[in-house]
Amino acid sequence: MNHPSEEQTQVIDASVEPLSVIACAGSGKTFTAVRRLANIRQKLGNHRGRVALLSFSNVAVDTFRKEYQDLGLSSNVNNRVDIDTLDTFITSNVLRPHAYRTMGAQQTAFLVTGGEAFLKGFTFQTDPYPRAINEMQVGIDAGGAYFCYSDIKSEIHRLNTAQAADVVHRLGRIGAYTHNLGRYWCYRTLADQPGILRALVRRYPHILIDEAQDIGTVHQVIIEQLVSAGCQVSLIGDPNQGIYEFASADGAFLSKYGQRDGVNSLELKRNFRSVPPILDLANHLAGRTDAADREAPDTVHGTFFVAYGKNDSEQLIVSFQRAVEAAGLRLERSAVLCRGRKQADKLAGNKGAPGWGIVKRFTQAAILRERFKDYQGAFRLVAIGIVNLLVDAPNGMLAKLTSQREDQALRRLIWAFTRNPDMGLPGVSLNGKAQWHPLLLNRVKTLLAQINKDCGLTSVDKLGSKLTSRDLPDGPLLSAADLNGNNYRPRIRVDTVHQAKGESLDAVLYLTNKEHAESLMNGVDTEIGRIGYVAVTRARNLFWLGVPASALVDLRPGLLDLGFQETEA
Ligand SMILES: Nc1ncnc2c1ncn2[C@@H]1O[C@H](COP(=O)(O)OP(=O)(O)OP(=O)(O)O)[C@@H](O)[C@H]1O
Repeated sequence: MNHPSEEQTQVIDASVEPLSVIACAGSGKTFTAVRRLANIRQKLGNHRGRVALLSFSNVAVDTFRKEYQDLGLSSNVNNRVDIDTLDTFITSNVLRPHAYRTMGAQQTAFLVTGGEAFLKGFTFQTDPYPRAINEMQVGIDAGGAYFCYSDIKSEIHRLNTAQAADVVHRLGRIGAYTHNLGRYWCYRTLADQPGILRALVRRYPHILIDEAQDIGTVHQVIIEQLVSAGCQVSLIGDPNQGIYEFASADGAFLSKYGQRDGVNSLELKRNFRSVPPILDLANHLAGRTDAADREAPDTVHGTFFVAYGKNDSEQLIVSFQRAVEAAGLRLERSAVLCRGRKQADKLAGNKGAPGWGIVKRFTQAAILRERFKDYQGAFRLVAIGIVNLLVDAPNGMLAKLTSQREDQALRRLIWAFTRNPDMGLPGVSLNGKAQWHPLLLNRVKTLLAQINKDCGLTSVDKLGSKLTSRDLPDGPLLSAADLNGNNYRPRIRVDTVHQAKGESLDAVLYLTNKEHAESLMNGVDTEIGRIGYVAVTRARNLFWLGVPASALVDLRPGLLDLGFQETEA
């Protein structure tokens, strides 16, 4: 059992007041935040109010809950805490019970995820084609709320506010909101119904927010509403890890919070994760002087750069895997990280699935199930396919199905179909057009009949035209070589930096192009620089930076200056 360090103790034991905690990477934010949560709740004694610890990802929430449980606090007082994502918190406290009045709806507000058929009437116009409502994002600036979307290059385009608001409010009148619009409706509800805001603050007199560098502009306004109504808000996070600029989160809110009157400003500056050479690099990039808790091990460790040619990334990954094992590190606790999802998918061997329309969802699901054993992902895709084949799917059904709430009977039927290649979703080694497609058609019909019997839901007419064989291959859906795939599928996880945020990894290979490498070397002032910083600070023992061979001559001197050693693939 770890003991809190002196600086962690200062945070945990601070009096009940708003805190700003700027914490370096690997400084034990989880450890500290759950103990702070328990401590505040203890100090509130018999006060009826609850204390919330909120973060941004479900993974973070699960980790917090487990760590809180492990504290073994069993008194009633300690049960008056909530650990959730910020979005779940606003959904259960504001959106579901109260937002419908502000939205002008007749029924409880419900989340839509984008696959629902009725959303076809709620697109928004962009150049050159209309986009689905779940692509619409919301921000708030001095001029109030604005609506925007990001294109394939992650560039943000603002929409005409009146036109966008018209679609949002039309959708609102039937009670529906997307993830992004939920935050907008929460802010509007708290502004329109001050009694709800006051009640919320009575219920939650103190709220702690972790990963506070990820607070975007709409969340920020909601937090300001809570603060102005008397809620004590504490923020904990690392501004150098603000990598959601596209969602208007750049860490500035956290950086400035400690300067407010009445906010106690503290820091965590001891890194428990990384060996000294990796921390030296991180310190250099961020202009910090954090202290390493770990000592250098006897095995190979530290920061290395390696050049790779355009077509050599697979070879580089193989070399990295070898280096990880040679250093006595765990391959399953290490990763190759890239900037973009497309590149990560390509290197991980995830090719596009064949098929068209709803059928493509089913082929994708079959591939996820058989090639990657990703049953959860396969279930979600099958659920989208099935919901789109129902005429009277109730609003919000897809979100309920995928978030594991309610609709138990339907969930069970879809799970059984997803899991079973013999009776349900056919297997990917079958011939796409000749075998897989007729089987799919028959079995989906059987499933829909069962859904009608058990759940009273009716399916669409002309199933054949919804489930066409267009774009399916004449050969196997996926070839045997693809399925067995060790020859092309790396043994190590390949993922994006965004996905690995918050994790500790034994070894990291960060694959860059020239711009990404240069941004990393230039520090944390740009978002690409901060993405590099997050990649570096995930690594416990070994960090490899993959740089394009064509840029090696330009990059080498700077990398050597930063303490990197050169190695070869
Ligand atoms: N007081 C302590 N003594 C020893 N180890 C600790 C202590 N506090 C935390 N740790 C360990 O430090 C490691 C890093 O902690 P954690 O993952 O919470 O970091 P973090 O602050 O969230 O980092 P990041 O922001 O980079 O994701 C964990 O392995 C944790 O067990």
